[in-house]
Parts: sequence; structure tokens; C-alpha cells
Amino acid sequence: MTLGKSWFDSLSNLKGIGPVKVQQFQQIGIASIKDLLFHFPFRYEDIQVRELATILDQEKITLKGKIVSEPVVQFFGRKKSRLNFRLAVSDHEIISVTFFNQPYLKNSIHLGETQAVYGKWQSNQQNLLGMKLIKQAESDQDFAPIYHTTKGLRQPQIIQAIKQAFEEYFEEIPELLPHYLNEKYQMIPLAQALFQMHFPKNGEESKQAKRKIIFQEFFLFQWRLQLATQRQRKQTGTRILYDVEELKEVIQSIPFNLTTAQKRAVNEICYDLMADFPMRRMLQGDVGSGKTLVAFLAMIASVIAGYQTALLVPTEILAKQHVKSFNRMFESIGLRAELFVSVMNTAEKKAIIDGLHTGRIRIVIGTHALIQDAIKFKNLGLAIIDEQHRFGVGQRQAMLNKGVDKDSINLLQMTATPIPRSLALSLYGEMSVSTIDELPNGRQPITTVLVEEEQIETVYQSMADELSAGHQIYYVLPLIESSEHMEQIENVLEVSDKLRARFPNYQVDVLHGQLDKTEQQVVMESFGNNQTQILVATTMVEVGVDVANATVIVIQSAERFGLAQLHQLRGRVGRSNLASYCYLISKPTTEQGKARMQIMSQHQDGFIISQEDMKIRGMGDVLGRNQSGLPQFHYANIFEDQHVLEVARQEVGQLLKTPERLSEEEILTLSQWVEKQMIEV
Ligand SMILES: Nc1ncnc2c1ncn2[C@@H]1O[C@H](COP(=O)(O)OP(=O)(O)OP(=O)(O)O)[C@@H](O)[C@H]1O
Repeated sequence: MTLGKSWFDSLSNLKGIGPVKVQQFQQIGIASIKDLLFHFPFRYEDIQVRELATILDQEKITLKGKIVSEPVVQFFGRKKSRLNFRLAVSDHEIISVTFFNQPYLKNSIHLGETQAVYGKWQSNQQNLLGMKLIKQAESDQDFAPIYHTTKGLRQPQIIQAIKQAFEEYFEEIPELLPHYLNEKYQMIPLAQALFQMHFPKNGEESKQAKRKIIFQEFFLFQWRLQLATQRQRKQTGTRILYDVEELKEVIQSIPFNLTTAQKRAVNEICYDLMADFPMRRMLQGDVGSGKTLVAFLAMIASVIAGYQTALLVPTEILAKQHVKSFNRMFESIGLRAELFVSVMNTAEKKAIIDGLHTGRIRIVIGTHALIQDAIKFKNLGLAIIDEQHRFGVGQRQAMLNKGVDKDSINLLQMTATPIPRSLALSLYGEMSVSTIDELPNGRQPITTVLVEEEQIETVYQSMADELSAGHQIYYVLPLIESSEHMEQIENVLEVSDKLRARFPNYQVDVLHGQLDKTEQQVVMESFGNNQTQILVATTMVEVGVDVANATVIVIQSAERFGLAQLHQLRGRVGRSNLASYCYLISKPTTEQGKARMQIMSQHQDGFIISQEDMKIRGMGDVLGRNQSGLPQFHYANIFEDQHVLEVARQEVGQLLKTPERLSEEEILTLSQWVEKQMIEV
């Protein structure tokens, strides 16, 4: 290693990477040398040189031979061109090679030289439709990496930067796994694994690299998780000693019976609240299973015991809705929740801030506005975080810091993607888990129908039937306005006009992110009161929106949504005893797209849907927003690699019991890593 040099250095330290490139790399989440080395190809092209006789028509392959004619470029039109040359791939076989619109390649093609070319084989013409010239150095590799790119950053530039990083920083790549584990599981060093992830010579090298990277990713995740748990166990918690009878009375005032699963969850949570360790619990339940009510009851227990309580939610619409339903249910028995969101005016905000500070306000529900420094509680005993994956580690910590004593506060997190117990143990550590595994009595499965645009009439018919039965409808689209890039997609505004014409006797309203927040609230309220019957919206209605009278959700261009998102959207209906329908309008063009739509029509269980989704998506696509709420791994797949996760969990557990197995240097490297990486837990 070189003194002062580290793989956490900024990319700007690499030769040839100026400020513009640095910014472009940042757009795909790459800031440091380490980030770049972990920017793995999302797929590889098989560039093994093949024999002509073994190749099928239209197959993508690499051929290698001697260039036996000067390259010729013909231009046609303003920007179009064709480059041709001949390649002798064996003593008796000469083929032609064509590249379209890359005239500059002419300078790299020299008569008499040996050249490998990747492309599509056209057997009739004995022609290779060239896609890429393969450099000498790459031609002993079987695979060429393909990376996610961004505007201004092309494949060759990414490859060049990665090669540069290996050249200049290879020595600085630390070994993160303890030596004895590498031995035990026969894993290659990290530096080598990273290199082989990008430039594997063959399938075996690629496999070795993946094994190491997956194990390491799970190991580091477990290391951080279990250390946090260990620390947590030593804390004493704020004990919420509530009067059980009083809570029972509250439960009796609810107009329906709790499900068995809800009762069990309430009991588990309340047991933790009374204990002298701080609660760290995950409440999981599929869409519409009644998590919110369980959360309300935990909040009430806290208030009965004399503590304040806060519920943090990801959107203002949701915050407002929760306040409304809390007060509707409990205000008559003297329990009132206050709202705190950023759109409130200064006076309103001040009143809440003062109320929380003096302890006059005991129950608050709000968005991230709640975690700002100005908010100080008198005695916050329980914090609840809904849709926990929408908040970062820092935001969750900021909420915890608002407790009487920051480590003692009780925390309940909620997720709408319930996972099996065994997986929960590995993913949530020793955090306890309560699962609501049944829907309230009388709920009917939602009928999901896949339709193509041309069959829209059947959808309109069903909408008409439901409207005349007095029910309401969501109509969801992926875009707000027409965009040049997606001309075919009808947008919210156009569709709402169309629906107004079609259903003149009903009120049609629109909801999207470009309305100001007050307008959004008005629209939601009007839909909530059934003054609006059809709500045409973007995914703003995705989480938590609860209008029991809505029985139809139509999702247009459904193939453009993630499955987790579609499942959340579908969960906006089927929230009462009424029969409900979900129409997915789509025309998937790929096999994968078709399979995804099938999954939606066949399954109603959120966990199965995420699992199936990951199976068909494969690696690479997990980038972007985390929609399922399951912890996201850079490379490993919690379903396919579950056994590795389990091994990593056990190894970390052992290691924490016998830390003497680690050298001082190993401990130092691990703690530096943990410090630098805020892996989501
Ligand atoms: N035991 C019950 N019996 C009947 N209705 C219930 C019961 N529990 C909750 N509900 C109602 O069911 C609807 C859905 O409940 P809730 O909003 O708590 O679900 P959720 O799990 O938070 O859903 P989501 O993940 O979609 O936000 C609400 O209208 C709620 O009042």
C-alpha cells in the first residue's frame, strides 16, 4: 500500500478523470475508487472465439481471423455509413464483416493483421454484422463486461476508468474478510475477485469471483447488524408501564373486532414496551392487513403510560389520512393526534412544536419534517416508522435521538412486505418481528385481469357497473404529461378528459406531484368523502391510501411499474368486504414483461411477488428505488443466495463470541469499513 492513498479516494485522483467525468460518474452513484470497482457489469457478452461451423443464423458471437481486404466505407444519407472488409477465419473460409454507422473504425482495421470481431452472424450472406472490434488484450477473455451507463458516459470510458483504477489502486484494495474464513471456504482475495468480476477470462473465474463477492456482502451486512444488536442489548429502555385495563377499554371502543393476528401483534408489542430493554421491533403485514391500527394501539399504550409518541410516515397525504382516521376512531374517548408536515404555516407549526416541547401534545403523526432539529419532545417514549424502507439510516437515527435518552427509546418499524421467519432472522438481526398474516374478516381476493389497450371497453364496462353500485375508482398512469420519449403513453390529463366524457354523471379528479400540496390534500379529501368518484393519478396513491369504498383500480402501461409497486397499488382496493377488481392494461413486448404480468394475475401475496420478481429480473435491475422494502444488496440475492446468508450469519455470530480469532489489522479494517458504509439495516 502507498501511504496516504486509499480506495476511498475520490475518482478525481485517477488519470484522465476531470471534473465533468467525476460528475457523470456521480450520477450513477460512483464517487470513490471503491465505488467504481464495485460497479459491476450488469451482464457479459460471450466473446469466446467460435468455429464457423458451430454458429447458428442470427447468433451473437465472436469470430477471429486475418484481415484480407482493405476496409471500405460507403456513406449514404447525411449520417449513415457502411464499413466493409473481409476476414479469413480459417484456411478455406473467408467471410465479410459489416459495421453500420461507425466509419471511424476504419482507422483500427489494418490489412494483414489478426482481428477478433463481435457481432451477429448472418448465415445466408456469410456476413458478420459487426457490433464491436475486440482488442488484442481482450481476445483471450471469454466474456466482455457490459455496464450501466449514463448520459455522456459510454461503455469504453467506463471500462477505461475501471482499468485505470486497477492499475493505480490495485495495491490499496484491502482484504475485508478474515483470513481464516477465506481459507475455510476457499475464497480468492478481494482484489482478485473484483478484477475477475469485471474481466473474467472464463466461466470458472467468474464463478469464483461471484462466490467471494456474495459471501463478503452478506458477511459485512451481518457484521454490522449483529454488532448493532450486541450494543443494543446492553441498553436499558424506557419502560412503558401502561394500564392494561385502560387499553382494553380502548380496544373495545373500536367498531370492529381485531383479527387474531392483530391481537397477537398488539400483545407482542405491548410486552416489549413494558420490558426494561428498548423495543426494536418490525411489524410486517401485507397491504391492507391492518398494521396501522396495531400501530395506533401501541401509541395509545404509550400515552396511557404518560409518554409521548410519534408516527413517522413517508408522505403528507398519508400523514393527513392517519391523523384523520386516528381522530375519527379515538377522539371521542379523549385521544387526539396532531399533524406535523412541512406545508403547514408558521403559526400552525409553532403551536405543534410548543405543544410537543411542553408535553401538551402527546400524539403526533408527520413526515420527515418531524425529525428536524427544532422538534423537541418532553418525553418521547415510542417512535413508529411506517414504510421503514422509505427512510434512510440517518433519518431513523434522528428520530431515535428525540427520545428522553436516545438509546432508550422504543422503536417500532413497519413494512408491507412480510418475509418468512427464517429470512427475517438473517435480515433483521435480533430485531423482533411481529407478523400480521391474515386479512380482516370478510375480505375477498381482488380479481386481477390483464387487458390490452384494445380491450379497454371491457374495463369501461366494469367501471360503469361499479360506479352505478356507488363505488369509486382509481385510474393510475405512469406519467403526468406527454413526453417526447414516451409518446404512446397517454397521460393523466388526457385520460381524465376522456373519462369525463365517458362518465359525465360522475366527478373525475386528478392527483399528481405537480399539483401543490394543498391542492393534493383537497383532491384526496374529496375522493375520501366520495365527492369524487374517479381519481386519475400517478403513483402518488401508491402507499397507504385507504378509501374503503374504492373497488376498482385500473393501471395503465402496467409493464412500466415494478411488481412491488403494482402490488402496493393494487392494495388500494380490496380494503372492505366489497368485491374488488384490478385491471392491468399493458402490452408487454418481452418474455420477461409477460411473465411479470402473469405473476400479478396469479399471486396476491406480496412476498411471493417480490420473490418471483427477483427471479425473473436477474441481477442488475435491482438498482433504483427500493420498492419492496426488503434490504437491498448490491450484488447478492436474498432468495437465490439465502443459504450463503445463513452461513454468513452463523460465522459472524461465532466470530463475535470469539473475537480473538481476528488479528488487530483485521479488526481495524472491518471497523473502518463499517464506519464508512452505512449499510441499510
Ligand atoms: N380487524 C379489522 N376488521 C375490519 N377492518 C379492519 C380491521 N383492521 C383494520 N381494518 C380496516 O382495514 C383497512 C386497512 O387497514 P390498514 O390501513 O391498517 O392496513 P395497512 O396494513 O396499514 O395497509 P397498507 O399497507 O396498505 O397501508 C382500514 O380501513 C382499517 O380501518
